[in-house]
Amino acid sequence: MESPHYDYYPQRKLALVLAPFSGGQGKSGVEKGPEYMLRQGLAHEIQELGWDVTKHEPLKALPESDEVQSGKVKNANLVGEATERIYRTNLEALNQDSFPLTLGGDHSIAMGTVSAVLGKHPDAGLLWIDAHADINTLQGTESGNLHGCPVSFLLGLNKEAPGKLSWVPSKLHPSKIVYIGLRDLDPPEKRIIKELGIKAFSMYHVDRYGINQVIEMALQHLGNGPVMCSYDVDAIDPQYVPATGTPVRGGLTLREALFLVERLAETGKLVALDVVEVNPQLATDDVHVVDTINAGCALARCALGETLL
Ligand SMILES: NC(=[NH2+])NCCC[C@H](N)C(=O)O
Ligand SMILES: [Mn+2]
Ligand SMILES: [Mn+2]
Repeated sequence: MESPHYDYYPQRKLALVLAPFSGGQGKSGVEKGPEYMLRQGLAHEIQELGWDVTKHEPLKALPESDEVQSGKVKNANLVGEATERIYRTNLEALNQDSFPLTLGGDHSIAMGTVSAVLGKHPDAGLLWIDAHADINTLQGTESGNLHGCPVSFLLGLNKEAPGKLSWVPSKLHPSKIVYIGLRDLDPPEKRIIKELGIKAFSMYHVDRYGINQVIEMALQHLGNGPVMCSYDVDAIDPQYVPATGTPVRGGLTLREALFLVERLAETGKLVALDVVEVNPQLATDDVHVVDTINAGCALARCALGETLL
């Protein structure tokens, strides 16, 4: 195993972007994710790994927004405002050669984080690790929750974005995203993935080929350029990560989950990471909180070189 090197961050600067946001779905508590992960000592742990850490809070004083209910989607203006702020903070970090580590918050925030990476690195590949594809369109969404839609916005699948969501640039090409961990897709999502020929490794593929082969195939598909990882903790089996809004049984083991980011770290090509959908309020006991927060923090540490020798 190669010792940790980050091709895009020779100075090892890291922007810790706190995104305590819950407007992309209906369950409160997911906005507490960043706070819990910080209380666990994550910032310090990352410093111990040799990173120079600066904290950013783009969602401070987010105004109560006036929602225009357009079609089925909820909180379009709020999600638009929050994601644009996250976008600006992340792009600024990237322009200062800092690795953006964004702690969610629900997965709608990836409209901001991914757009920033593609603004800086137009050739970047995106690894989306999730039980869900989050590729619902405004037409297709059943729930109206925007955390189920960020990929459709990034790909430009919605002709008219409602309200403040219109800022999202469609810079992602379907050949530049790979999914790992899928097991709960809505029927229209399956159709889109097939039609656009998007590379998707479901839990079936993880069982069939093993996690090692799956990540190799994913990396090969994305090519040799920079890679961003948007990690929804519900990709991991609820046995390890119970405190999340939309848990689905039959997920990654904790080791498989960590292995994915360890391998990404080893490539030296990782440019940004999101850790989203940690909802400490949904735990039924303290052990559930601890397990979930520990898993979220471990993902970040492993992606940042902890387990490389
Ligand atoms: N980021 C997530 N946890 N997304 C879950 C999405 C669930 C469902 N497909 C929906 O659109 O509502
Ligand atoms: Mn999910
Ligand atoms: Mn997700």
